[in-house]
Amino acid sequence: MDLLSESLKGRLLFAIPKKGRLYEKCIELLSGADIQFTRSNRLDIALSRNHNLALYVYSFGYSTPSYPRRYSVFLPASDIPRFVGEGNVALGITGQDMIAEANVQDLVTEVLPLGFGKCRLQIQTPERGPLQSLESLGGKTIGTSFDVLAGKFFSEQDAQRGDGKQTKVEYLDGSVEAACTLGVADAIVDLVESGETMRAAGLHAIHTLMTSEAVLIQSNKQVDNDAHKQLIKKIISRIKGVQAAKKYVLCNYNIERKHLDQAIQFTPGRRAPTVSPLEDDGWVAVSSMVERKQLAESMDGLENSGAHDILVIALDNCRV
Ligand SMILES: Nc1ncnc2c1ncn2[C@@H]1O[C@H](COP(=O)(O)OP(=O)(O)OP(=O)(O)O)[C@@H](O)[C@H]1O
Ligand SMILES: O=P(O)(O)OC[C@H]1O[C@H](OP(=O)(O)OP(=O)(O)O)[C@H](O)[C@@H]1O
Repeated sequence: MDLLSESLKGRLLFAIPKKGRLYEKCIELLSGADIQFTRSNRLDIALSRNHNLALYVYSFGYSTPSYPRRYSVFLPASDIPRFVGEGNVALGITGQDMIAEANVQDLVTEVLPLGFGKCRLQIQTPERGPLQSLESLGGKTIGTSFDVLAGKFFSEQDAQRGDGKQTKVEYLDGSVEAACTLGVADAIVDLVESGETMRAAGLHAIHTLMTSEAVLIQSNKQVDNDAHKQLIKKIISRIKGVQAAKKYVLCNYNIERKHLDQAIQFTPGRRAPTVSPLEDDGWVAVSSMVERKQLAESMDGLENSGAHDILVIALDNCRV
């Protein structure tokens, strides 16, 4: 048995992208969940120091023939959903776009949306010109890295139009946004977040195929190993904790008891606020979790209700 197989033996496998848009956030998430790991220079496999876990850190490129496929590490990022789907890897972090492109929606469960990597997969055409509608793309050439999704979409469009024109979907590995200018394609299907890349290439979106964000996925394949089952539960729960800590803050304030009912409308908490008496008669201290995105509204409401000493505390981690 080679060294790699030996060190992976019995470990649960968790796949994350090696680089690109999702990488930094994934590392942050793992650190928040206290999944410590050591990454070897030679291999994109990291063995966890504190869990019976190995991280597969995937990137673009193809497997080198010297490693058996099961352990190959340089794989397309889209292999994360496929490997999780097939059960070779128990958990993974990837984009919903990648799951749809790999067509493994039935083989994986999206355990948790992660709130980053938010983007839209859009059909883009030159801002000026005749191609301003889906109809007008019939029989044209579409450049994309999402040839499965685009292929499916345009063959449905072709069938719906029924004019006999076949739209051609051309796979492009990168620089998709340059395809129209270079004359390689009439339109493209690519990801858009701010729209800066699209606008810089003189393109605009005429249709959205899907919206996407990064998600934690779990294989639907049955796990027989009890220790692995426990570890999967633990990892999911820890990642949920890190996510919840980002979503909420703890809001503390003092208020006269007579104004309490009004104030807690703005800080109802997840279950209920904690209300404790103060030494000062007639006053109470309130502590409540508040969604970060509603914080400003809640604080305005508290101030107007007569709350004093409003303190907002960020959470490092939590289990809710
Ligand atoms: N502009 C963007 N904004 C937000 N999320 C994005 C954006 N582009 C891509 N993503 C998300 O991140 C995932 C990975 O995209 P990225 O472009 O980093 O992949 P990659 O092509 O594997 O990496 P690289 O470009 O470094 O080779 C996408 O599948 C998508 O879910
Ligand atoms: O709408 P925007 O905010 O401009 O983002 C869109 C760009 O982001 C993605 O590419 P990325 O920058 O990740 O690099 P890549 O093309 O090498 O994958 C996508 O392919 C677009 O090119």
